[in-house]
Amino acid sequence: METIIKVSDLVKTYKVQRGKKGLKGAIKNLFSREYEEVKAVDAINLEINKGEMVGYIGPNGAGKSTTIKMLTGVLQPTSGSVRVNGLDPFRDRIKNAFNIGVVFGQRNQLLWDISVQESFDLFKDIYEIPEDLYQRNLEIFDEMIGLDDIMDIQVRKLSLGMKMKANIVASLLHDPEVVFLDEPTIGLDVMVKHSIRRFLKQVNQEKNTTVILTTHDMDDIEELCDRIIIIDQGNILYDGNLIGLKDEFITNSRLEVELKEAVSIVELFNDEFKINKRKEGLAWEIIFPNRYKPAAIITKIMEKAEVVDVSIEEMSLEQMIKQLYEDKSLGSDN
Ligand SMILES: Nc1ncnc2c1ncn2[C@@H]1O[C@H](COP(=O)(O)OP(=O)(O)OP(=O)(O)O)[C@@H](O)[C@H]1O
Repeated sequence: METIIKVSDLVKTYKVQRGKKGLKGAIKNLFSREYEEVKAVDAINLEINKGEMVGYIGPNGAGKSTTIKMLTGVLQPTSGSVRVNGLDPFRDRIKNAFNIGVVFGQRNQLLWDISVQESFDLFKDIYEIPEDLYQRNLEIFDEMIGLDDIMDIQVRKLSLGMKMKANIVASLLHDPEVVFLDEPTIGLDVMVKHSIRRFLKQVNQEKNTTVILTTHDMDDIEELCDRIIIIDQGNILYDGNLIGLKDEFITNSRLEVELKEAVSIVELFNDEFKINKRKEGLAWEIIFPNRYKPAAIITKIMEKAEVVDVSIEEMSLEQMIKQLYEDKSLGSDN
């Protein structure tokens, strides 16, 4: 299979100014500036094949946008390397732009005051799309999702769903190898979500376009993505298919114990157990295969520490991902 995106040890660190508060602080800030580093993407590795449809998901602030910005050449990596279709997206920004399509969330990329048709024509000029390819693509996309209702309308007058449709179609007119979509169905009603998903699937299948999408909508993932990559705090927590994720987590249970004193329980368990530290060792999260009995686990812990509280939960996919988003439970130890 042909690799289209290769990311190696990719890091992005932002320097954020740490301001002192209050009037005194404000005066001090004038003279000395203290900077703090935020590692938004922390040495990630990825390989994506041509034609894959990948969901890139994670909680707010996980590092999704930062990754996408490096893949699209908007941001320069702090270290590591990115190749998209053989190009360095930042250094070869212009060339790269011809290979990719981008739809960033609800940010409209079409001009407000002209019609969709005129906007598309503009894209045709910018991307130097040959007339026959342009016409053919308009026909194909019209067949797939219907363009009649938007073509003559001024962009500012489009509904949210129509605007999303217009932006996605615009991003695909030059037959990009890869398209990056940030929350392509956010805020849309069920019917429109459905038609956008069906459209993306068709484009992916018929044109073999690689699709990378970020979303908070689990239905986008279930319906569209062969592969999901979960990122949190700049690290990849999971990279695989949905079935694998379900297998891994639905066959597992989750237990949380609170201890009277901070004691490590890690060494009590073998590596089938995922043990995550909470509250500096006063609480622990234990993710374990269902064949183990929670009572036996708790008994084991009680031999070492005084347990003050216990909660047990079987996780569904939805809960698991929610959990992952809420308290960064998986694979992190803080
Ligand atoms: N321009 C910036 N300057 C400083 N810090 C930034 C900047 N952009 C992002 N960050 C920080 O980097 C981290 C990752 O942010 P990023 O926007 O990539 O996350 P995200 O997963 O896209 O989140 P969301 O789902 O909210 O869009 C966060 O801690 C964020 O505060």
